[in-house]
Amino acid sequence: MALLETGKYSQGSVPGSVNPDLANERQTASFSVEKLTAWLDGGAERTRLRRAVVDAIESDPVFSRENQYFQSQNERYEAAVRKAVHLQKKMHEMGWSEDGPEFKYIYRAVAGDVAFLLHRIFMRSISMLGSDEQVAKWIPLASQYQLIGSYAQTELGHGTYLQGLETTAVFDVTTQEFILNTPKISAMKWWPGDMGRSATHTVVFAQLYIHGKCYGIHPFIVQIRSLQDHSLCPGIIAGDIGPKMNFEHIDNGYLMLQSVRVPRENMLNKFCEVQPDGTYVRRGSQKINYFTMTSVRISLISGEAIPPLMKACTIAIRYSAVRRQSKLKPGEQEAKILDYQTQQEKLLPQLAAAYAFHFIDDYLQELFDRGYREIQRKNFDTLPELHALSSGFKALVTQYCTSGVEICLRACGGHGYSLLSGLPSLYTKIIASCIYEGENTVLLLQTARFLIKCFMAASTGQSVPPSVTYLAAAKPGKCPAKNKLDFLRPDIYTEAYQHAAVRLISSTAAKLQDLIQSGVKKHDAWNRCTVQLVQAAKVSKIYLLIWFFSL
Ligand SMILES: CCCCCCCCCCCCC/C=C/C(=O)SCCNC(=O)CCNC(=O)[C@H](O)C(C)(C)COP(=O)(O)OP(=O)(O)OC[C@H]1O[C@@H](n2cnc3c(N)ncnc32)[C@H](O)[C@@H]1OP(=O)(O)O
Ligand SMILES: Cc1cc2nc3c(=O)[nH]c(=O)nc-3n(C[C@H](O)[C@H](O)[C@H](O)COP(=O)(O)OP(=O)(O)OC[C@H]3O[C@@H](n4cnc5c(N)ncnc54)[C@H](O)[C@@H]3O)c2cc1C
Repeated sequence: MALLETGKYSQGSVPGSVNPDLANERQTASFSVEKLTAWLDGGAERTRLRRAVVDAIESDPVFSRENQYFQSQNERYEAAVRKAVHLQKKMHEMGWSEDGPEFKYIYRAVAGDVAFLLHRIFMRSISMLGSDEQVAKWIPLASQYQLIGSYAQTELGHGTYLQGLETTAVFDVTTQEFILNTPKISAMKWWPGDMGRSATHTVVFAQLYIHGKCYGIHPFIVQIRSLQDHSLCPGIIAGDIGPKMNFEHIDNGYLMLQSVRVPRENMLNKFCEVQPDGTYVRRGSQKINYFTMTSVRISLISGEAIPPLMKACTIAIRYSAVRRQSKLKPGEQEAKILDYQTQQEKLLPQLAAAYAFHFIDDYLQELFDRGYREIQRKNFDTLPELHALSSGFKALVTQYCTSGVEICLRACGGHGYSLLSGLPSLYTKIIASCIYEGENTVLLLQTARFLIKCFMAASTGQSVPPSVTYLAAAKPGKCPAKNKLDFLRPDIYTEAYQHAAVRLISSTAAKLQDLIQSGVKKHDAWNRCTVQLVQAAKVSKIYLLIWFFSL
């Protein structure tokens, strides 16, 4: 994550030589860049590994991005497929693995260029929701790219409201099959990545029906293209949804199913099963079929949100060290724009946020891994908290990083608006992370729902999950800060944010209760509080971020 590693841009000197202004900034740094880099990477050995991985990828001509801004969508896609195939060979040659420490660096180096991103989410769905037999059958095929997977949940008519999904899967007890259908145009799967041209299989989320009764959303593995000639299977209509703001290298597609039959064994059945006689068995939480999303919401923070902010900060701060514009002091040469207070006010908070998010990311992943181990032992107690944390932080981090990248772009003036600066594509890519894997407002409301429940529990002395024990803490007293400099003290600003979080949650809970007690229907009262609820959810996550950063 070394934000200040060498750069080559030169204003006013021989192209390619080290820019004197940049060299000067580095020489006057008040800290050791090498030591900070090692600390951020988790040790000197990890820095060595990261640099080795990045060098191996960046020096490989197949991964060159030289012409990417001059390619058509089709050329971007075909280049992405070539890179994805080459990456598998390179990983094999280099002895790299998707489970190794190097994968995070590989992902960050190539995620914006290679196809089959959703293939990994297809695999993750099977690993998390599939039985041991299903994992044993499908994961080896997927790992060897003997099939290409996708994740087909969103429909033309519904992305957020999963209970409203209209694709159906009816169990046929006589043939021991599920019959999948797209009953109407609004039920057409729309957006799934890799669906447009690449995927041979997909996990389809459909309403399960047995003997006329609906059991809700369940995941089904469906083959959509032939493994012989890649033609569409019978009953399958699929294609590309067309041009997008970014992700031109990914073939987001559409899918319609017309009486497509799959064997009973194709419903992912680790936690929910349909027995041969049609008996439905659920082992665990009603929402366990949403677990892939919970997992990806955590993964995408480190994979898709923080790196673009890091890159944008590096580009904009480096540019601000070498761009000279206007005179700060009459009679002197034009000033580095980094010397303007306004430029520092724009960029330095984004840099600070990149560091703060970097540290919270490890904490979230550790929380998730611990919760996942419990769920594998069929203990679902941590699921609600995991859902609330993953939703809240996915929303907060993607939203902040998107705004941060946009600020960095604008801080570079006209050159920031050039595709060749790298900033516009960082922005048009990261903004999607506020929408996919759960649109941010909706996720913040999920977090708020959990916070209100915990606040009410804490108010009656009941125990609450670890991440919200601050709600049960003694009511915050008068802020101990005596003057504005006190707010630079971690203990004081942490307490101030805790105070803000508790105040917002308690006042929103009170407003909700007053409305209901005044006779307003519960759903109306909730809707009338949603703006405040979103604020409360955001501030609660900012408090946790600051608390963790101050440790
Ligand atoms: C290493 C490589 C891996 C990948 C690395 C990076 C990733 C790369 C990403 C780049 C590509 C992008 C790909 C994008 C893919 C997608 O976008 S997939 C589709 C994503 N879609 C969504 O996220 C849908 C959002 N909507 C929902 O999740 C739900 O509809 C809802 C909003 C949560 C509402 O659900 P609903 O069933 O209506 O529940 P409610 O009535 O609101 O609540 C009932 C209770 O259920 C609890 N709950 C809800 N969701 C979960 C969950 N996920 N886990 C656990 N519990 C959940 C909720 O809290 C309620 O609980 P109670 O309050 O106790 O009743
Ligand atoms: C780049 C990209 C890749 C994607 N890849 C995939 C994929 O691989 N597989 C897949 O299945 N899907 C994928 N998606 C789809 C994505 O998951 C959905 O777009 C997302 O879940 C939002 O749903 P929607 O588009 O229907 O928007 P809507 O849900 O219609 O949201 C529109 C607006 O309504 C508001 N809204 C909705 N419900 C509520 C509520 N209850 N309270 C308050 N406000 C509300 C939202 O806040 C938002 O402002 C992808 C999307 C993008 C952009």
